[in-house]
Amino acid sequence: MARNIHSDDVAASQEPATTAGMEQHILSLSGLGRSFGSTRAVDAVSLDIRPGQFVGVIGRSGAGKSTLLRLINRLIDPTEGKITFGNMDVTGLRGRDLRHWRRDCAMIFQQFNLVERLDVLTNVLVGRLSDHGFLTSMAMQFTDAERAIAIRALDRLELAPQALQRAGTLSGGQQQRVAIARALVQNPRIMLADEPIASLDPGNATRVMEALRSINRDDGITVLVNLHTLDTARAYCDRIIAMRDGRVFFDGTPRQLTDDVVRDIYGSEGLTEFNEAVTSTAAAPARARQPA
Ligand SMILES: Nc1ncnc2c1ncn2[C@@H]1O[C@H](COP(=O)(O)OP(=O)(O)OP(=O)(O)O)[C@@H](O)[C@H]1O
Repeated sequence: MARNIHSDDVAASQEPATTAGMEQHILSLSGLGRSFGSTRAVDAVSLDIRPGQFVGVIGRSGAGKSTLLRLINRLIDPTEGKITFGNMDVTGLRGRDLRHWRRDCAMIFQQFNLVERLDVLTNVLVGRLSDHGFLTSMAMQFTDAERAIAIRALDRLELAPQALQRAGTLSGGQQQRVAIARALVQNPRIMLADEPIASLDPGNATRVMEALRSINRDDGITVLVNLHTLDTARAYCDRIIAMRDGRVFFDGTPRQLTDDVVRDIYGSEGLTEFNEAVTSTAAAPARARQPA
């Protein structure tokens, strides 16, 4: 039986964040689906994501989490259904409008996707390229103002001292924070993170999750993050969406995600297999790490 709660208290706890000068819109998915051959990776997903929410997407491997994020970013096209952002039909965007959507809807990946031979600062500046014409993009020419923005983003992620270091020489956690800085300089409205901590140790996982939380709370940017680990989702997310076989199986608050629901999402092994205590990517909020 599906536990599609989507309760009023999720919505009530999520008043729209106000970001100066930025219009806030609801991201709506309506009957969204994507098939790969006979596989229904995402199946009839309908969701409203209010501005400023911090949403965790959980579910077994193959449940459709990555496909859902890629559909939202339009890295892949839906087989059916619609995505809207306010009045804008995202599914219909093409060319320049689509590039702008991808800028507004930044994506970070498990494997960071940095250019390892380039320095950290240049990697961050790549996030500005969608604002450039073809020639300045090819030449990687950036203004002093853009460099200042990139340095500020790195400073915020405690990486300014590494600005001129080759990206490939950084640790995994540092590289993921560079990827977040790169996403930040795009001035996104929504940040999509596809298992951003899956290959990090607990300390780095925590720093990455704290960075996402700061971006969400301080900048009012909506965050949708795919997570393999339940405790991380419980610790950081206001709303948790669980997918099963491409469908939304649960949609509610961390408090509503009871052991019974977890068992239904993951199967009988769920409580142990996906318990943070036995995973390598435990991320604990800073307050939980303070000495008593
Ligand atoms: N490009 C593709 N071609 C064929 N099948 C695909 C493709 N992308 C995803 N799938 C299939 O769609 C289903 C959902 O995959 P998806 O990667 O979205 O799941 P997931 O929940 O993100 O899994 P994981 O947690 O392992 O990353 C899976 O059965 C997968 O094999």
